[in-house]
Amino acid sequence: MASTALAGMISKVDLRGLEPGGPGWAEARAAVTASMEAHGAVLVAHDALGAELRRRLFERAAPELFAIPAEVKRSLVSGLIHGYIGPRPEAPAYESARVWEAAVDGTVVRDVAGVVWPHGNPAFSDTIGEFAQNMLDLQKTVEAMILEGLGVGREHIDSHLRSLNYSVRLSHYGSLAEMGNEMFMQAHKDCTVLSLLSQHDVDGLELQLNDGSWLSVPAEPGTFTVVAGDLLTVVTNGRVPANVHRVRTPSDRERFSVQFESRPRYGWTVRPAEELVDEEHPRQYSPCNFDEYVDFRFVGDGRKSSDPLKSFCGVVKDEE
Ligand SMILES: O=C(O)CCC(=O)C(=O)O
Ligand SMILES: [Fe+2]
Repeated sequence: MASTALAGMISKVDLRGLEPGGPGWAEARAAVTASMEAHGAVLVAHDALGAELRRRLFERAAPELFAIPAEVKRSLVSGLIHGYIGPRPEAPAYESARVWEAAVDGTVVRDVAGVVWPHGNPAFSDTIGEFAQNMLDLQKTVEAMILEGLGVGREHIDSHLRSLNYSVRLSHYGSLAEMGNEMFMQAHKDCTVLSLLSQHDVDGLELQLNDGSWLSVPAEPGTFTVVAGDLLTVVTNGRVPANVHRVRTPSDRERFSVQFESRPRYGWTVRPAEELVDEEHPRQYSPCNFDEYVDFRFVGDGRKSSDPLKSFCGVVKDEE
């Protein structure tokens, strides 16, 4: 197992060819868990997005999706393709679409393109389906590694994995001239459990480390950035912080990225794993209903809070 520390702080761990419990697994698990506990992020090397699939995803599927007429994109608010975010005054050339969702039972929906293209688009559906299937395996591996590394038992890891939904999110940013400002996306935490992110060609992703400094992640094929979202903080009883990250690039070229995200299933209530609550680690979060939290954070009073997760379900709320 190869594990190196980028900028002396965040680990990059090679997960290629590793099997649970096999050679190198324990070492990789320790490196992944330590980086997640310290920074809420780790970089992993993996072949889930090989050169040929990568080309199909970023040079065909993503440009085709963002090239559809604006009114069709705006209508993509429900169904298999949904969650479209269009240009806004603060990000005039940014678009993002969640293009697939399902797989609680590991199945992949392949007919996503029928929603957008009247006659379908088999190449698009196959590309998204293949990517999702590969990423599902990697995502489950990383998530199990983190929980196992923290001491959560197999039974609870399995029930946690069964409680998740997964989705693919494609994002497109115009050039610096079109965006108008090199801060393409402001610093934020994701509301996911875990996001695995890959940048195409143009760098820009920056992760905040636990000393407050920013680490710029190179856009390297074969490397995924694993970022903890708010809900992993709940599951781990605060042991894994949600990573703060942003996108900043002075590039004069358009930029594409893809994220494979895990979130609790609709209506699901997430609670800290029992193994992570004891005398030394008192309970930090009350049970958190995901949908209610998302409403609170993005539409409700949580918008005014510097720590919406804590305001919503923190056991101690008075330190803000
Ligand atoms: O495009 C990227 O590299 C990161 C995007 C991101 O952080 C997000 O969409 O939440
Ligand atoms: Fe993000």
